Amino acid sequence: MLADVIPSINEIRSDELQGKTVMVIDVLRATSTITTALANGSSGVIPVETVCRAKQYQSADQEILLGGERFCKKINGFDLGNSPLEYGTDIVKDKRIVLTTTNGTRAIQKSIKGSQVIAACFLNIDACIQFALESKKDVAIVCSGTQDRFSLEDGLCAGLLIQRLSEADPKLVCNDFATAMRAAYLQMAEHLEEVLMSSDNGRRMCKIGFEADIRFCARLNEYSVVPILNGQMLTPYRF
Ligand SMILES: O=C(O)[C@H](CS(=O)(=O)O)OP(=O)(O)O
Ligand SMILES: [Mg+2]
Repeated sequence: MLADVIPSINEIRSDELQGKTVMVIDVLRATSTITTALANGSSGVIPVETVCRAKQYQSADQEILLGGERFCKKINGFDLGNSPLEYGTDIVKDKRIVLTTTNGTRAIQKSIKGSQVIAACFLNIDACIQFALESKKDVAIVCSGTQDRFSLEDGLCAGLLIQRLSEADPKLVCNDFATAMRAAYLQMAEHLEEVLMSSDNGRRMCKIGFEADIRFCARLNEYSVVPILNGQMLTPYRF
């Protein structure tokens, strides 16, 4: 099996995703939020790039919830922000959600050439591994990053995915960035929460009061659900 890690949205080459299982990571916070929403009973999350597009969905169907952020904050007129802690069962059960965020939902949109596109994070890491192994396809792991640049939290999650894939397949072949992220993860694994808190995004989010989000997003295997893109919508695949 081949498994490459792509450092940021900027470096996605659509033709290199074809035929692969594409795992899109945005630990802080889009893919953590999507995973939480589906684990808590949402029937689907539609990732869109713009606020305007999100509002069009709700105009057509008043039952849809709008979620997302700009500059980390809930968007005016939206039902929810981009904190996984807002997406509890009482709010999202049986609801469809349209989500727009600065990085993660864009990365998902840019990955649609993949044969199967799934949303990965620390919260659902083993379920994602099981999904990839059962798919028996080569893997591309997309780090959403921040504003087209690499983010450590996404790289470390990619490193853990590579570590788990190589445990399952000792002949796994990776690109150089994947090898580097695996080494980085192994070096920092014992202090994951602290590393996330002191990352660029972690420090920024702590300053504006999202410390609890970071601690939550650092948890491993909280859920066994894999968000999988079916047409426009991410729907839950459960193990
Ligand atoms: O709100 C978030 O978690 C971030 C905001 S920012 O772009 O890092 O300021 O968005 P995301 O798309 O989830 O990375
Ligand atoms: Mg992010």
